[in-house]
Formats: sequence, structure tokens, C-alpha cells
Amino acid sequence: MNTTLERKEVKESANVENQNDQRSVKISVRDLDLFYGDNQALYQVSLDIREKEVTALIGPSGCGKSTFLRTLNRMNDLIDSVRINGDIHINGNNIYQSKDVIELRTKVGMVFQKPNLFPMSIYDNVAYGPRMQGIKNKKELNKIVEESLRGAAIWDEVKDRLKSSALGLSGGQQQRVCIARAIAMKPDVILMDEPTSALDPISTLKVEELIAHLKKDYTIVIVTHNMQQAARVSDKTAFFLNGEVIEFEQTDQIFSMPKDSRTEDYVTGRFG
Ligand SMILES: Nc1ncnc2c1ncn2[C@@H]1O[C@H](COP(=O)(O)OP(=O)(O)OP(=O)(O)O)[C@@H](O)[C@H]1O
Repeated sequence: MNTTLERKEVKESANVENQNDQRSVKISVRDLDLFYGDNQALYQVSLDIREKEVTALIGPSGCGKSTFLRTLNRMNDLIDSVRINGDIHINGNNIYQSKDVIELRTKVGMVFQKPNLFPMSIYDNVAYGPRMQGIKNKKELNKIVEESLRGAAIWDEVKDRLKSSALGLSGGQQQRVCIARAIAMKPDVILMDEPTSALDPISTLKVEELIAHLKKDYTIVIVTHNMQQAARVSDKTAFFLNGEVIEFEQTDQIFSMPKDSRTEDYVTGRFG
């Protein structure tokens, strides 16, 4: 039987280097610890997220999934008590050494659990970010808005009501407009924190189809409580428990042949 140390080494090498992976590493996380004041929420997280793949983060409530997701675009910086050790490189740049957090959040977009559109028209919601970046030309904005709404598979549903309030759309439509708003910033990476948990099954299916489509162009990291969803949409899955990554592997392996008994217990519904 392996010692704890040997198990840790096996786990870490599986997390960070898999010879079968052809795609290049987009996000590299090493030895990441995160504290809220005196409480540690993440322990020595090390993993590589590859470009144009969907990576799902699963695990029981409070295990650190959302905390980890938020480290990837420094959203935790907004919380005073947070302290972080370790490194995160995106496209080879150490994001905690860079001063330009706005640029980081442009490149690493985020979609939240509940749609959070502004109380303005559909058009203005999607054009908001590009306008903030200084794009004023009407034709250029029209093009960005149309391409983003098409990219989020909602153009046909809203093209005749672009000037109407975005808040008049259904929850599922609003969530796809949120995705369009993220796409309008031309990100590299899209983070999704339980993006379908407030949606009905049909809207959920549409967002899942959209995720499958988006991964042609974007690297996606998604937190989900729904294990069928992780199995349906993701290429890789990381299982978190008590702030640690217990196992990070190809999704089909996590669900059919997990290496760690704790992963198996979780994916077979024995706890969580
Ligand atoms: N803003 C915060 N201030 C202090 N502690 C926090 C804060 N946010 C999260 N925590 C703590 O960090 C730990 C991890 O929480 P986190 O929300 O990341 O877990 P999670 O796996 O995403 O949970 P859930 O699935 O319920 O959303 C928990 O113990 C939580 O109480």
C-alpha cells in the first residue's frame, strides 16, 4: 500500500501532466492555498486546465469549488480577508503578479448562478463591455452584439427585440444573454458558477448545448452540483473535498473508474 506521501505524488502528477493530453495548458495552478481570515478554504491545489476543453469542478457543498473558480479571475480580491499562496499562470502569465486585474477579467469572463443582466436593453447589455473599452462606432458595436448573441445561441429569439429590456426575457434566455455579454469581451476563458441551477430543464439543456458549442473557441471551467451535467458537458473533472483536489481526470474515468475511493463514494451518491 502507498504511503500518504506517495499517494500525494501520484495524485499531483496525474493532475499536472498526462502524456495523453494533446492540447496545450491554458491555466496552470500550483500549490494554491487560500484563507478567509484564519480559515483555510483551499489546500495545495495543483492542476493544469487545457485550452478549448470544458473542465468541471464537482464536490459537496462548501468544499471550495466556487472559491477556486474565483481565484482564476481574481474575484476573491474583492473580499478583504482573503489571503492566497501559490501560483496561477494563464497563457504563461502569473496572474497574481500582474497589476492589470481589469485586463485579466476581460480575458477571463464569468457567468454566475443567477442571470445578472443590467436593467437596460438586450443590445445595451451586450454592448456594455465593448463600450467601456472605448468602442463607439455603431456599425462595429452592431457587429459585436450580433456575433455575441449568435455565439450564445440566442440571436434568433431576440433579434426583433434588441431594444427591449433584457429583464423581460425568461431566466434561460437571460442566462444566454449573460453568456453573450461575456463573449462580447472576446475572452480566452469563460468561468461558469452553477450556470443552470436556477433554470428549468429545457433552458438547462440549451445552455448545456451551448457549452458544447462554445468549447470550439473557448476554455471553459464550470462549477456544477449536477453530476449528470458534469458527465454530459465536460472533458475533465476535478473532484474537490474539504478544499483539496482529490482527483482530476478525464470525465469518463472519474465517473466510471475513479482511482480514489472518496471520488467513487461521491459520484455514486454515497455522500454529498
Ligand atoms: N466570502 C467568504 N468569507 C468567508 N468564508 C467564505 C466565503 N466564501 C466562502 N467561504 C467559506 O469557504 C469554504 C468554501 O466555500 P465555497 O463557496 O468555495 O464552496 P463550494 O464548494 O463552492 O460550495 P457550494 O457548492 O455550496 O457553493 C466554505 O467553508 C465557506 O464557508
